[in-house]
Amino acid sequence: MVPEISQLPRLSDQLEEAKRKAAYRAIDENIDFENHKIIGIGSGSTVVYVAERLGQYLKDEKYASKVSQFICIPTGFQSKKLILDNGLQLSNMELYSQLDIAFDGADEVDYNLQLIKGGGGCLFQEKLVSSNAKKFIIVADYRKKSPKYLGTNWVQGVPIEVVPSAYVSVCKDLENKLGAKKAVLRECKGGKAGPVVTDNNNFIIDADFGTIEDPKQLHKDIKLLVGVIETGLFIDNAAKVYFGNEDGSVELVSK
Ligand SMILES: O=C[C@H](O)[C@H](O)[C@H](O)COP(=O)(O)O
Repeated sequence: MVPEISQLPRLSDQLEEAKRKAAYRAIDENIDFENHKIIGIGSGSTVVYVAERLGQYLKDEKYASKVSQFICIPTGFQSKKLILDNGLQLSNMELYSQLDIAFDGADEVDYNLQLIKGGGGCLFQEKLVSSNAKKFIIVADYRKKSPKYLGTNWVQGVPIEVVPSAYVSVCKDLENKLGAKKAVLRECKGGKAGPVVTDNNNFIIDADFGTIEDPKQLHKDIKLLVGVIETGLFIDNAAKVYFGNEDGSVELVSK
């Protein structure tokens, strides 16, 4: 039997509890076992619980025949592993480019459900998957909810995936042409010396624009710079956000 969320023993870590509650509820309320077939699974620490919940449905004889037919599309290496570790069927965007639904985390969500993503180094594949999903659902903890504008809670800057040889020129363009306060190449913190390399063998720049009142325009401007693959501004594609709160409740915000 799939455990009821209300019956689960609380996790000792409040943040993990918030992430788990948000992710489990998002799956319970949005998966259509009759009609969904192609499911996008994003990256990060909250999505771990999305895959875990799907794995619980897979083990339940009432849902097993349906869930074993689900085809899961990952957004990177971590997400591939989550799919496999939970016994789900793995495929890719080349074989299935139209998804019924996709679930992912976020670094910040504004009042209008625009997002910053890419804090964990995944963004191009996440955007590819989410842009091709009929429905895109975000799972996040309470720290991710912006009071209004992006750049308020997430102050590391907008993650931008770039072709490695272009990182110097893109950093300059971000500062000189687009007015970023600072644009820096993301470096590995331990484990390896040098820059973070994405699953697509690109680099990540973090560009600090302060608070962002018009993320749509900023996204467009950044995309036009030569060498930019994709920005971590996810515009107009999240349909719903599930925020796990500190008190154990879950807040749903939808468009
Ligand atoms: O690059 C990472 C992704 O965009 C993640 O979805 C995002 O950073 C949120 O991750 P987490 O759920 O760990 O906060």
